[in-house]
Amino acid sequence: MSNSLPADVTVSNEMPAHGPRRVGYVAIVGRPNVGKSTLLNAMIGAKVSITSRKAQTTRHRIHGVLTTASAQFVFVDTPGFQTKYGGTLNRVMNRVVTQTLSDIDVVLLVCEAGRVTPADREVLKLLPQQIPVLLVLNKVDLVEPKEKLLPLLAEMQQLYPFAAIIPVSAHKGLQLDHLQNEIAMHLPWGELLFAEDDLTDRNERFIAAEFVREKLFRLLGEELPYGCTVVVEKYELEGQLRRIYCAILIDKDAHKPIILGRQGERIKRIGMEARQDLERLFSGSVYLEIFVKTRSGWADSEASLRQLGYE
Ligand SMILES: Nc1nc2c(ncn2[C@@H]2O[C@H](COP(=O)(O)OP(=O)(O)OP(=O)(O)O)[C@@H](O)[C@H]2O)c(=O)[nH]1
Repeated sequence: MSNSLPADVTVSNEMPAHGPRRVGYVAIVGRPNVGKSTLLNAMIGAKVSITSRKAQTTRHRIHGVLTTASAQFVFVDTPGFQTKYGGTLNRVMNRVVTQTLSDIDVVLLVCEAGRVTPADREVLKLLPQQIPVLLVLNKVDLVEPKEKLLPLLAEMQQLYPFAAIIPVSAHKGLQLDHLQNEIAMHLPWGELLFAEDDLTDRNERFIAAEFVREKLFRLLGEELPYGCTVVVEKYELEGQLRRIYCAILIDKDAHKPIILGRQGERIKRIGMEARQDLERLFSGSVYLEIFVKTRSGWADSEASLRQLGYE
């Protein structure tokens, strides 16, 4: 699958097409629900990270790769900061954020244009001083009139020496070409880190778990039990057919009926919608089976978290 930008978007007009390129790692940070996953998806033009209305849906580091005629952006999508729960899961997640920031070239701090909160200011404290930080004010489509942004821009400039402040709407695709140009300006010249058409460095197995997780979050919303996750137990390729066996892990048996729904209709719908998305992405048939399993206390055990890939 190609991630080429539309023809009217250029990243740098200093260099000829296919000459040396700007190449580097770009971290997307910010508190939950500001639109980090939506922004990543909008920029690379394919669905690799999950989005939902419920905060805290991204738990993994995901590298989405966008290669253009003049740059390669390797995006790192970090988990939102979580202050509500104090368990091991959240400690591990915050550690992942700080580790992620140690080997990247540019940080995008995403905030909501209409609502900068004390939690956003907390994130500022964790930013590495030596790396350029671009402030991305997302959801500008919700701010009317646009003059309302001015006091916020002035305030944010006082709070941190941002390399640039760029208002965007990830949802409507506004100002994303401008954002890409700004990011590219801060990347070093170099050899490509990924092949031209790489969509993500995560394998299909991981994407399958993400898609099931997205449906789970969307269909359960506020009912979603804390500590619930999805793992792929078996993944088989038979010609063009993919056979995928997933487990939804829950903390308590009592949560099972919530996931299954009345006469199993909820889990059926999760499976059907995830399968359709996967078939579209892979352009092939998918057989998807989902089980619900109880794994007591997993969210509070660091060993289990490592086993599930949360580093
Ligand atoms: N109006 C509007 N809504 C947006 C925009 N970008 C994202 N959203 C919505 O904001 C919500 C959260 O978006 P996500 O991309 O899941 O946010 P996130 O920061 O990745 O969230 P976590 O994974 O919890 O850290 C979703 O309902 C999006 O549709 C935007 O530009 N405008």
